[in-house]
Amino acid sequence: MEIAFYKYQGTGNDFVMIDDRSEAFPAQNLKLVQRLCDRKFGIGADGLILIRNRKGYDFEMIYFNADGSQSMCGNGARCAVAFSKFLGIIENETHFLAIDGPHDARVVGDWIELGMSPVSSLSNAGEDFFVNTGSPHHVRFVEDVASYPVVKEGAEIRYSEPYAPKGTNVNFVTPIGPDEIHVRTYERGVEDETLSCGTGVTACALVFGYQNELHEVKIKTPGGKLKVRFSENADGSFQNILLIGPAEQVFRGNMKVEI
Ligand SMILES: N[C@H](CCC[C@H](N)C(=O)O)C(=O)O
Repeated sequence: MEIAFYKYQGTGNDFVMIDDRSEAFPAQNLKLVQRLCDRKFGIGADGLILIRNRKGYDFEMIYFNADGSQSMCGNGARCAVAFSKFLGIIENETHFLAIDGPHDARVVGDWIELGMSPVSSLSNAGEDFFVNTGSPHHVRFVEDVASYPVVKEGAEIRYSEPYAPKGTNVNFVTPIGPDEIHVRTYERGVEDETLSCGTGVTACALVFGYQNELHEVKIKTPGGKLKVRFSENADGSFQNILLIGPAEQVFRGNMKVEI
């Protein structure tokens, strides 16, 4: 079968993207997903995203981590919105479906403003924090995230008993200004540090914002800069959460794949 493959990156989190409105892609073939995401034997990416039709929505995004597991992906959703505009499915506003439910988003120049699912609460996790922003995130504040052993410590937490068997993503944070944080992330399903993690920086921004009575946080990641805006309710929940950042098409090409 010949497929038109696209690659997008959102602050360095990169994705193989397929217009699968024909539903021809064998989504149950996780070996194929893994192969396509393999950085040596395939196209190479942190994840793979299918765009499909869905009644009542402009489109549905189906996200796979590089290991074939599924979850909500914030950077991937921003790229899915940019890809859907490129395909002519949407103009500059959209209402689409992802694994964690419906999302609204807006294209503003090269940036995408993505509405994230509401967050019911922040939890303590020992000395650290845990937040589910559509994907599970452990959040640890550290002295100097730039020199922190992210992969070693991240893997340890990801595979630790409290998170078994599904695991969690792990984010390390150092404040670098009154309303700015530096974040590095170990991502479940990639099993490595990624250059940024959208649901992860959202989790970190909510914790930092809560601690400092902020409603907008700037985030620096190894892959680029993002912004998170949100409102907090009296019961400690969060809503109107926006993940704001760029998304870019970096490659397209056709390839025959055995299915
Ligand atoms: N690895 C995550 C999903 C992708 C999250 C990340 N790429 C993002 O931008 O949110 C998980 O298994 O929960």
